[in-house]
Amino acid sequence: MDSKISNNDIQPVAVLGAGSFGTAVANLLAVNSPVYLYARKPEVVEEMKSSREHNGVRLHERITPTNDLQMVVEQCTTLFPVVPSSGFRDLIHKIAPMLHPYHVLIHGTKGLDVQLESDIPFEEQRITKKQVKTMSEVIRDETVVVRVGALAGPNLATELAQGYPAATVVASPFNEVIQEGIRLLKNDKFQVYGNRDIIGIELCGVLKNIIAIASGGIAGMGMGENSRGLLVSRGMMEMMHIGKFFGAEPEAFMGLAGIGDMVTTCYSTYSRNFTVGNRLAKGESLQDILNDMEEVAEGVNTIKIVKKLTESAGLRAPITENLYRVLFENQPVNEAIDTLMKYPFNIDVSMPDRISEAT
Ligand SMILES: NC(=O)C1=CN([C@@H]2O[C@H](COP(=O)(O)OP(=O)(O)OC[C@H]3O[C@@H](n4cnc5c(N)ncnc54)[C@H](O)[C@@H]3O)[C@@H](O)[C@H]2O)C=CC1
Ligand SMILES: O=C(CO)COP(=O)(O)O
Repeated sequence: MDSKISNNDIQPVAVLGAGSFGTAVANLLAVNSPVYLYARKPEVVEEMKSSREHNGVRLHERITPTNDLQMVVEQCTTLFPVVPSSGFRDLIHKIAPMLHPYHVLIHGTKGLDVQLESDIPFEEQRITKKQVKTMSEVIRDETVVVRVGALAGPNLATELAQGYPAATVVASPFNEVIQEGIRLLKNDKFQVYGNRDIIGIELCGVLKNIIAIASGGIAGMGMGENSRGLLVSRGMMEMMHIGKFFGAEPEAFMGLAGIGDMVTTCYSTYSRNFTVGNRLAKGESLQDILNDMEEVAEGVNTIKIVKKLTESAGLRAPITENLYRVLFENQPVNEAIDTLMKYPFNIDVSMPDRISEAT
């Protein structure tokens, strides 16, 4: 059994998942509260306890590493699940019997969940929107928790670890969840904005990863900044178009979690998604890149899901479709760019209710 935080302390909070971002979120939370940082592997917990570091990042003294999920869920009312989307439903399913309606869950995962309806391989299936869920929808599916929130914004874990000023968005339909996120996360170097459009904010974080892979590709081909400006603006229209299909409001994409995170991720070599595109453009295979990346690049899986979904829904998503061919059908990056340059639609920006015309 792991040690508990003393009852004399103020109410502890928990981060579930000790990857790069989970660790960064735990360090932010620890400025204001005692924090449990849950890792599933006992040896990782032991290493964190003895070195007081994780993956080269110093752990705040108020962080208690643990792999006792039951204890964490009993001790904390507010939990921050921050695991990759591929493990998210499993984790939530595991804690579901321990959760009560008084819990608050604010996740930081920038990926989608897809539930297949048969054993046919993913590649051969048609998928519909009802099979694709954001992480807040997974929490609502699997648990009795109602007060759900999402954390998204330009939050590269490497830069957070360096203590540079930054900000995030806490999104939830419930004002009390937003206020809880602000109370727990805000400090002198970290600003927190609220947004009621949780689906919109989740989709900003999810979809910008696609554009970040494309941006890494353009940088890797050495095609200059005009082409990147073109990609970022057309990419934003594509994100808004797909977002609208999910029920997101267009305004979400104009804020910190939308354009803010898009700029950060599309221009930073710290971004794993940017790095995937960059290395592909320089001639490496996707398999080789993924084999030697220790951290998750969610965009790779997101492209697969979004391409399938837009195809079956008849939505236009030219950047996603062409990137899919580069990643999974060995199309050279320069051919994808040629195709996009000949794309026939040429409306710049239309009114929000007519966004589909501009993609
Ligand atoms: N790293 C970053 O700069 C940012 C990452 N994110 C998002 O946060 C999520 C997590 O990313 P990272 O922490 O960077 O990933 P990572 O690849 O650094 O680490 C993932 C961690 O999750 C753990 N994990 C996976 N499945 C689990 C499960 N079922 N139960 C418990 N632990 C599990 C792994 O053991 C690993 O420690 C992703 O969706 C990512 O897009 C969001 C903002 C910034
Ligand atoms: O979402 C991020 C920064 O806000 C992190 O992006 P990557 O997952 O591409 O590293």
